[in-house]
Amino acid sequence: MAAESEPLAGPEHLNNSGCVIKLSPGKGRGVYASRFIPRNTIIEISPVLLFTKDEYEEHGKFTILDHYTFNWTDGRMALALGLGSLFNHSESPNVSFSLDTKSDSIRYTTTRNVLPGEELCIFYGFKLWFSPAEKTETPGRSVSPVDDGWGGLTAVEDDGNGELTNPYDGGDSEEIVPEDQLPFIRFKLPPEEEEPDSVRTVNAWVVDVPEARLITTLLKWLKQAGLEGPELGHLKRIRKQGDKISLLLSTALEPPELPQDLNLPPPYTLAVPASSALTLPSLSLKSALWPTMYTPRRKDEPEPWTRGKLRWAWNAMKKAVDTAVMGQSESQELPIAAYIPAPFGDSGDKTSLSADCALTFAAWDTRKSTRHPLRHAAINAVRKLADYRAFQDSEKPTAELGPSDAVRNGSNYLLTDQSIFITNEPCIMCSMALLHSRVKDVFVLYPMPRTGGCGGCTCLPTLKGVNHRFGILQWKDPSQFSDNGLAVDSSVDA
Ligand SMILES: C[S@@+](CC[C@H](N)C(=O)[O-])C[C@H]1O[C@@H](n2cnc3c(N)ncnc32)[C@H](O)[C@@H]1O
Repeated sequence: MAAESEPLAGPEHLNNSGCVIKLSPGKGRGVYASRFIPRNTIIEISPVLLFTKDEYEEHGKFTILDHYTFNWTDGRMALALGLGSLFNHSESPNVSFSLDTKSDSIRYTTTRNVLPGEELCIFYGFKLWFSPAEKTETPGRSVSPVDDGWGGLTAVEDDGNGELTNPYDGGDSEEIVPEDQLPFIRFKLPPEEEEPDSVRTVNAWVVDVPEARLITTLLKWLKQAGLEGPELGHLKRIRKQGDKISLLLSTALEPPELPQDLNLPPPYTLAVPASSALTLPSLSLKSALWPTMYTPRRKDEPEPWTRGKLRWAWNAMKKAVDTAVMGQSESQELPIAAYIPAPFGDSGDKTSLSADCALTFAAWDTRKSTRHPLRHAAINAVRKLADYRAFQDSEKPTAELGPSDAVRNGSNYLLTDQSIFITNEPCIMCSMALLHSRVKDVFVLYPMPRTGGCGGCTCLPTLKGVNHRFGILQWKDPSQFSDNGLAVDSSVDA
């Protein structure tokens, strides 16, 4: 730490977040905190220089730049200017980063409180091209007094798999894999009952629109405000009742900020159907609450799995296993972890640092180290995602908000359309947390017959009264991920 790092000769480089460059034992130069830096501080925004793939293949990779460049989102290679190229790698990073393709820059943010003299490190990924210096350069999370206690890496990228080979590597990514050859069993939830008193509803914000001519402007605004997410895709946006026109806004806890120049009345909440209608009787029941989409077959048809998607799922489960192993070896925690990958198709094909770091969250169980009964892996992961997005929300100037900024109106803290991979079936508490998070599906490696809330001792998404359902996929052969000593006693609340 501070005592081991040496200042560089010459004038000190000090940015306005208090970062300085010093020599880091065994790593060359590194970025250090010269003063206390609170968690969630943007410590650096580095512009990048972009190289075409050809420039890089023909020239760049034969130079020192090879140590500093990484994949940009569009296939080009990027070199971070400013301090960006000097952050060293750590398995327990205290800094996460996100790529901003609009301004061609990278934003570095602390993931926990950082003490004066600590090195600021990011996580490069699992495939390193150098042999990492000892792990103690950043204080181990088990001994750090400033550990945030949520367990694991705030942002990990979607690349390597350690020594294990993904069985779905290579081949035709589009090839459909037959159901009986999938590595997991998909549990079929019983069909939803659609009686008048069992229509599941969610509370949504609605505004009455005084003049029909405002609708076009409002629909455009919905798009810009990021309120067009999939969450309300099963409902129509506009309801006409006689002369009264109402617009569905969002299911966030807080009402969205409506455009002020339109003189709209204040929004109010209304219970609207939580899913589309599968039958005609259900369509009329649901549409009485709010105009609902009719999807007679689609919902029951299992989604086909391609080889490419299986590759994604296998990598994600491997990441959950790696995280659990790390939690156990670094912090002597129960070997249980959860991983939320970027949704399939968003991750692209990458080899190194990537924009998706901002979209993937891994956490291990921390109830032992924190002596906190609620810090289970699944809840830790859900919380990391929500914290991260809430932070993004508060940091972004209004002028920079775009269609992807659903967070602004508070809906993006959910896991809608995202999957979570968990080494052990989540307990009832965690299953409920996942339900509240609106996760799309839950992949489980080890079932927990006595405590599990996803089919083990009960199955939360099938209970009457819950307002969301998620898919449950149980891995057939946990030993695929090697003999890692993960399985815990099935009485533990995973
Ligand atoms: C992006 S540069 C980081 C800044 C670099 N230390 C310097 O002095 O320019 C990446 C290089 O730093 C070194 N490095 C980064 N993290 C390291 C670690 N944990 N252990 C050893 N070397 C590391 C490796 O040589 C790697 O190729």
